[in-house]
Amino acid sequence: MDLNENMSILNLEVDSDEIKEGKQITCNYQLLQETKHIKFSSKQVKKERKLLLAFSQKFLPLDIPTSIIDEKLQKNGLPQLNCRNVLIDNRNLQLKFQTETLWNHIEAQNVFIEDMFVMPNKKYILVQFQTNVDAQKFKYDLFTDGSDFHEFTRIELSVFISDKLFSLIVKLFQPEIDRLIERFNKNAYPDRLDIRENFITVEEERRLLSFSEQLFSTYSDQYVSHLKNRESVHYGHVFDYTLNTISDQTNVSIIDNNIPEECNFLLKRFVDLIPELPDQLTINRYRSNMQDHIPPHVDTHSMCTEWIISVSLGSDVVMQFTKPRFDDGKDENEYTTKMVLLRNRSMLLMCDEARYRWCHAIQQTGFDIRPFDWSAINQTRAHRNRLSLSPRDLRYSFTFRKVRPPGYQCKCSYPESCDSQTISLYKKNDLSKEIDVDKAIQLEKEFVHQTYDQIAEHFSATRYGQWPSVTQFMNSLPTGSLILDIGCGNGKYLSVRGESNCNYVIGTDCSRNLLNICMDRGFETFQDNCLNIGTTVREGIFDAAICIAVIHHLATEERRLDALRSIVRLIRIGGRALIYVWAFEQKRDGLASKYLKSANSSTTIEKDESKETLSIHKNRTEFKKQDLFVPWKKSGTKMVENQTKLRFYHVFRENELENLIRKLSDSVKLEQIYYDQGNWCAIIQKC
Ligand SMILES: O=C(O)CCC(=O)C(=O)O
Ligand SMILES: [Fe+2]
Repeated sequence: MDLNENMSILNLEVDSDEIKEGKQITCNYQLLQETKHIKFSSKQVKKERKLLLAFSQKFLPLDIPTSIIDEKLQKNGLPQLNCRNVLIDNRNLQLKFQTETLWNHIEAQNVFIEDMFVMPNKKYILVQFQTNVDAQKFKYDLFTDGSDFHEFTRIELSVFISDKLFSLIVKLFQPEIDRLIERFNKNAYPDRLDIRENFITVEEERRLLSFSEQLFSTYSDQYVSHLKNRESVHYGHVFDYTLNTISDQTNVSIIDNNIPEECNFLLKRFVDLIPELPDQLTINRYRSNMQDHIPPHVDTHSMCTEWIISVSLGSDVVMQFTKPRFDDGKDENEYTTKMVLLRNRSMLLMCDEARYRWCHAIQQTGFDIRPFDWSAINQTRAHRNRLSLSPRDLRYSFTFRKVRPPGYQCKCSYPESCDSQTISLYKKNDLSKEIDVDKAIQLEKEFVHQTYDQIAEHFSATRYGQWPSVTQFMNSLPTGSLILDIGCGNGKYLSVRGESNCNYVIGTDCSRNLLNICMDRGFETFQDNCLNIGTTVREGIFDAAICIAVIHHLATEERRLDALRSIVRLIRIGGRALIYVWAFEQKRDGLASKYLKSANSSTTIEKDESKETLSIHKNRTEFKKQDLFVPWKKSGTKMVENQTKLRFYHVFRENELENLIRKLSDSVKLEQIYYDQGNWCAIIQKC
C-alpha cells in the first residue's frame, strides 16, 4: 500500500473525562510502536480552544521521515488501530466539498459514518465512523493515490483519536457551535430582511450567469471596476464602493443608462415587493480563488430609496449582518451579529431597519461555516447542532436600487448610521466631558475603522514617506530584534529591518483593506485593535514596538491609557517602544509644522465651528479643539460634503502624552519625549 507523505499514524487518547491541568494525553505512534505521554499544561487548559492547535503542532509526527514509515509498514503491515474517529486537518483547505457532500461521497464507498463534527472557526473536521474497519478503510483506501476518491480531494494530515477524546472535543466546542448556529436563526433576523429562495429557476440562473460571464470577459477596464476585493459593472449609475454611494466621479463608466433587458423578467417579479422599479444595477463578481468579498457597510442612506434588492447566482454564500452595539449596549456577539445564508437563485430584500441600521458584509474566506443541512444526506442523527464547511464557487450578485435626486436628505429613524444626520448627532457630544465606552467604541468604529477601510487605497497612495526619526529608532535596535508595528497602516515601516537587515517586523492594524495592501507587498501582518493585541499574540515577546499616529484615534483618556498598557504588555522587559501622536500645537518655536505649511485652500472644507460641539477641523489650519473630526478628501474629485470621509482625532497637548505614560507606574521608564513635525513623541522602556 501507498502512504501519503505526511500521513500520520498517530492515535490520541486522553486519560480523563475532563481536560484539566496535569491530565494526560497518550500518543501512540502506531507504526513506530512508540508511546508518549503528554500532560496538559496550565496554559493549554486556560486557552482550551487552542488545544487542538496544540495537538496539531505538537503531536503530528511530521518529523518522522517517510522512509521510516515505509520500512515499518513493509515489516509490520497496517497497524491494528482500535479507533473509529479520524481528525482531518483541513488547514490548507484541500477539501473541495461541502461537509454534507463529503459525507455522501464517503458513504457511497460503503464506508459508514456515525457523526461528523466541524469545529467553529477551525479548519478541522472530526469524522466518527461506525466501526474501526470503516475508519481504516477511509484512511488507507479512500485517500491513497490512485483511488477514485483521492481524485476529488487531498487529505494529507489526519489523526486517529479515541472515543473519549472525540466526546471531549464535542463537549468543548458545542457551546460555541450552539452560539454560532443561533446567529443563523431566521426568527431573529434583522427586521424587514426578506429572503426568497428559488426566486429564479435553474434555467434563468444559467442564462444570467452566461450573460454576466460575457460582460466581464468582453468589457474593457472602462466599464469594469477592478476593486481590491472583487469586480463590478454598472447600469444606470456607477456605484462607488470606496464611498458606498452613487457617483459620477469614478473612472469607470456605466454600460448603459437602462437596466439590461435580460433582467426584465426579474423586474416583473419585483413589482409586488417594492413600491417603485429600480433604475440602477450593479453586478458584482466574487471569485472564490481570490477570496473575493465585500467589507461591512451600510449602503449610503441618501443616495437611494428605502429598499435594496440583491439576487444571488452561481454559489451559496453567507452574508453577515451586524447592528452597531451603540443601539442597545448588549454584547455584540450575542445580540448584534446575524448570519444569513444566501443560496444561489435566491433574492435578498433589505428595507428600513435591515437597510438603514444593519451593516452587511461577505467575509473574506474560501469556506463558509454554516449549519449542517440534514436534508442533504437523507439521514438523521443524534440531536445536537452541527456545522458544515462549505467551499465557495464563482458567484455573481445583481444589486438593484432606485437612485434619489442629488442633495436628498434622508429622514430615517436611524441617525447614528445616516449620512444626512450623523454629524448633527455627534455634534451633541462635547468630548471634553468623557463619553461612555459604548459611544467611544461606536465613534472609533465609524470614524476610524470604517473610514480607514473606505479610504485605504487613496490613503496608502499618499503615505509612502517614512519619518526619519521613526526609521532612526528602528535602526537603533539590536540586530535580530522582533518588532511589532501597532497600527501599521499600509506597512510603510514594515520594510525597516535594521542596518544588518536582520530585524523582523510584524504589523497589525484594524483596517482589513490596509492590511490587504500590506499583504500585497509581502509583509507579515494580522488584524487587531490596538487595545486587544495581547489576546492574539503572546505578550512579552517583542523586543520593540512602534505605534505611530494611532493612539490619537481613541476617544477617551482611559482607552488611550489602555492602548499604552497594551503596548507595554507586548514588549519584553528591557524592550522599547516609540509612540507618536498628533499635537494640538502645530507651531513650535515660531515655526509652523509641515502640516500647516502645506495649506492649500482648494482642499479645505468650510464648516461652522460652534463652541459646544465636536467640530470638523479645517484642514491645514491650527487646531481649535482637542476632539474633532478631520476630513479625508480624495484630491482631484469634486466631493460634496456628505461624501467626505471623516476621521476622529484627539490631538494631544504638550505634556499630555508624558502624563499619560507616567500613569503606567514604575514598570516603564520614559527615555525621551520630543516634538517632531506636529507630533508629540515618546520612547519608553519596560523595566
Ligand atoms: O453581493 C451581494 O449580495 C451584496 C452586494 C452589496 O451589498 C452591494 O452591492 O452593496
Ligand atoms: Fe450593500
